[in-house]
Amino acid sequence: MSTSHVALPTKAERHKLFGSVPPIKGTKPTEKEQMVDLQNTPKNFLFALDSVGISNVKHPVNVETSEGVQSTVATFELTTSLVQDRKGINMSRLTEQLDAYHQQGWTVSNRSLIEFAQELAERMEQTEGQLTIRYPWFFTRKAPATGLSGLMNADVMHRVTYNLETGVANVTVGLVINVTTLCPCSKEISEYSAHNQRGYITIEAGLDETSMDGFDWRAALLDAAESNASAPLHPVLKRPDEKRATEIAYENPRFVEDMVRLIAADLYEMKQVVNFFVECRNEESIHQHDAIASITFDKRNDT
Ligand SMILES: Nc1nc2c(ncn2[C@@H]2O[C@H](COP(=O)(O)OP(=O)(O)OP(=O)(O)O)[C@@H](O)[C@H]2O)c(=O)[nH]1
Repeated sequence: MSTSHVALPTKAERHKLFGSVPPIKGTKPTEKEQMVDLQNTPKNFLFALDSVGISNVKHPVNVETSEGVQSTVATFELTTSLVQDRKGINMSRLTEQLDAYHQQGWTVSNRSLIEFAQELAERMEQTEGQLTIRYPWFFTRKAPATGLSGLMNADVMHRVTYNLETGVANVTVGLVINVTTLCPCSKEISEYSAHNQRGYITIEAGLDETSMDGFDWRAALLDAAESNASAPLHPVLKRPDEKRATEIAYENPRFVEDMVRLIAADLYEMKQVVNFFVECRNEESIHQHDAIASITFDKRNDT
């Protein structure tokens, strides 16, 4: 069989064939110095804004964890407040800063995120720098009977703000983890068995400033979710493990309400946590819909 082909038009000719046209000779400036800086135009723009910036920014990061530094891919939201008399922020500086940190071999921690938020505010000449970062965190999990291990992951979140005027930093951390929940009602009323489902637990916890270092919050939040569930999930289960995991779930039936209240109790007892949000969403195995429950609690209002 012949491998020769009919000669095609050149690439430039092909592009022309499919509608590409050359650039026009424009009248507007092409040098940065001559371009209007619309964002920096001072005028009364009616309102100051809480937040403006960019979201859904995917970026590789190194994260400081108790199992060492982990490489993962994070999704960033980078924003600042905006004063009333400025039209907009210079958004290119957000990704510029992210790249600068990356080039310097930055490792993500609550401390370094506070520095990042402070620099965001400074670069934008605004009062508050804000960032949210989410990424999958991997941790080792052992099977309940054989002890065989594998990697699990939870979606971790840091939300950090830094106010240049007050010098106050706020750090909220969170995670989303899957668990098994077994229905207490089903266990109670059925001659045998009980339906169970995969529960999605979301925890967000505001941290006390003195708890930025030395508190293994990922492990603490993970434990709050899993130790209060009917059973945790496992990457590797042999038969003795499967038997044990099934029985553990039957021994610990939970409604979504139970899950949320029990996790809230654990967070209430963590001295490093100032306020929290907990949600449980069960993908019901006997319905098409999900069951949900949530709580928001601020210990500073708890008198
Ligand atoms: N403020 C604002 N910028 C936008 C919006 N949509 C796109 N842009 C961005 O406008 C940017 C232009 O960046 P700027 O940071 O203002 O550019 P610049 O003024 O040359 O940058 P500096 O030299 O840092 O002052 C591009 O990064 C676009 O992404 C928007 O809705 N608001």
